[in-house]
Amino acid sequence: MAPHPGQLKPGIQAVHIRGLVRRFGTKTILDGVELDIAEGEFVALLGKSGSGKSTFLRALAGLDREVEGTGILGVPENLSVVFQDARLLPWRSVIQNVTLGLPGTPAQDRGKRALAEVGLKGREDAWPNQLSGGEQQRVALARSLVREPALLLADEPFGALDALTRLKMHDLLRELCARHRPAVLLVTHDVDEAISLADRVLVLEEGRFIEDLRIDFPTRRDHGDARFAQYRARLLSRLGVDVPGRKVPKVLEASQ
Ligand SMILES: Nc1ncnc2c1ncn2[C@@H]1O[C@H](COP(=O)(O)OP(=O)(O)OP(=O)(O)O)[C@@H](O)[C@H]1O
Repeated sequence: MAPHPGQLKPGIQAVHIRGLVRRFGTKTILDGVELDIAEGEFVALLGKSGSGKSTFLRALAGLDREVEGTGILGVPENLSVVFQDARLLPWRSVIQNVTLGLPGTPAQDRGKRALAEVGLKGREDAWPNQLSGGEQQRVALARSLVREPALLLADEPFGALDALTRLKMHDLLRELCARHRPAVLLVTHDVDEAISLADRVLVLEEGRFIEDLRIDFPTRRDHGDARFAQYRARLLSRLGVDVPGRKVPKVLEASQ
């Protein structure tokens, strides 16, 4: 019997989706999407602007009540969502933002530990407007992870950050995921970000995944390494465009 929402094969799957459809008026944005994500697996989702990435993430997050059919067969109830903007409550302190809705006194300890993990030890009593954009995103990550989610959904979480801060956030997210092992679905425009972080990279086009690429590195993921360049070339060609502002290296121009 097919599993129902919230009923997942233990120890195997975090996400189980078959035939997910979403239409807006006469436009079909998701056209029978299929996806499995294993527990602890990190999946990145690329696609042109308007291809439906956020629509897909919102459907998984349970933020879209109008998703048609029974496509979402299994998604853990214990999931967290991180958006491009940190969405902190400005009238609550950093620790209050992190622990909001968590019961009891241990919440304070858990919140403090989570803040220490994201490098914000000592900033518990600061107000959100006293933090930089990168620091606010760290708080958003702490707020998500303190709930020990089985699934972390992230919609361009680093899209508004400068390049250097973004690289630091990649290291942080990699470290946090290695420690907490949530399944992750990361929506991004950044091909290098996807290759740097994910176990698999999907490309969404015309309502379906046209690519499901397993990223496999024997050692560190070095942006300059030949394997990284091969993954980048493949994904850029599946996207059908060069990512704005990014120059395709000569070696790839030859191979495309
Ligand atoms: N509530 C809505 N009503 C009508 N159309 C919508 C709605 N939400 C999204 N759309 C349309 O669905 C399509 C997919 O939007 P979505 O935001 O999922 O794309 P995306 O891939 O995340 O884009 P981007 O990369 O630019 O953020 C777009 O054409 C958008 O205009």
